[in-house]
Amino acid sequence: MVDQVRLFVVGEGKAVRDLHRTLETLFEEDGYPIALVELDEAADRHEISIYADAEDETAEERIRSAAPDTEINREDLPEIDWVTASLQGLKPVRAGRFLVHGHHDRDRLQANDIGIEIEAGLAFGTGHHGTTAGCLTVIGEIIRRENPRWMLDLGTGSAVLAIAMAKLTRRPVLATDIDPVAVRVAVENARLNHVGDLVRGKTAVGFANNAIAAAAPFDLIVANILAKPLMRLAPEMRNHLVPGGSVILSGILQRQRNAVIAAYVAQGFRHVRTLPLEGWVTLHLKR
Ligand SMILES: C[S@@+](CC[C@H](N)C(=O)[O-])C[C@H]1O[C@@H](n2cnc3c(N)ncnc32)[C@H](O)[C@@H]1O
Repeated sequence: MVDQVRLFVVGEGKAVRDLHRTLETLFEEDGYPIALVELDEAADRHEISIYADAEDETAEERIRSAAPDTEINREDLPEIDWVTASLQGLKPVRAGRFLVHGHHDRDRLQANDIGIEIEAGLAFGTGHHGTTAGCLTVIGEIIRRENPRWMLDLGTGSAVLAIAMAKLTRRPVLATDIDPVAVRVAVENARLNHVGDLVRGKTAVGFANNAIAAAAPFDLIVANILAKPLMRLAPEMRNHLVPGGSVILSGILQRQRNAVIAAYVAQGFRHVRTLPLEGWVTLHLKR
């Protein structure tokens, strides 16, 4: 049975990167995975793949509307595990001092790198997404300046950000996710990265778990979810943060930036920095 199709196009240079951003926006509501893979570094040639539901008859048309002169290829993917399929063989990602890599790239670590080993799996967060890379970069900067003691990674996915915070500070990090499968993966990844004693996983929707109330207030909260839930969570972010504490927010499109900042300013936050990456922004705000 075919339940998913890979629709893919090939392009070069700025044009293909712009098209990738356009398609991410176009398919944002569908939640389809979209991968940008380098085919030829010298020629700056990339392939964009969209993993769409097989019964979605509009997906190809929508790609055509964004790229009328580009050949669209189609591959049926019977019963495929898309996460594994789309991420296998991807290169390690560098963000600040962190190098997020798979098992096979352990030997790429250099002297000053902080390695985070994550295999493609059931939870989001291999570092290949601009939001994860943005959070990792800002985490490095804040931890250097602010020396946080109590930290929360809300929407932890693979635990990539919780592992980064634990490795840099050697202090406890609470890692929560709405998805119990992600929490299981998060705990396992923390153990593989030798911070299993520091990273505690809990299933929670937003702040709704007693473990969060018990660990609060935090000095640093990182939340890479989406703009709308982040705006809804602004009052609780404030209530769970020490005065002078920091939040790092991502999963926000460039055009949603001002609305998210406004929601947090209304709760007494101050905007410190915006880091744009691949059409997404990562925000640093302080209470
Ligand atoms: C974009 S992924 C981020 C994963 C990882 N933190 C990273 O930066 O790569 C968002 C994660 O947040 C979780 N999530 C979404 N809404 C949430 C909510 N309201 N409360 C807790 N977790 C949530 C999702 O299940 C998913 O694992």
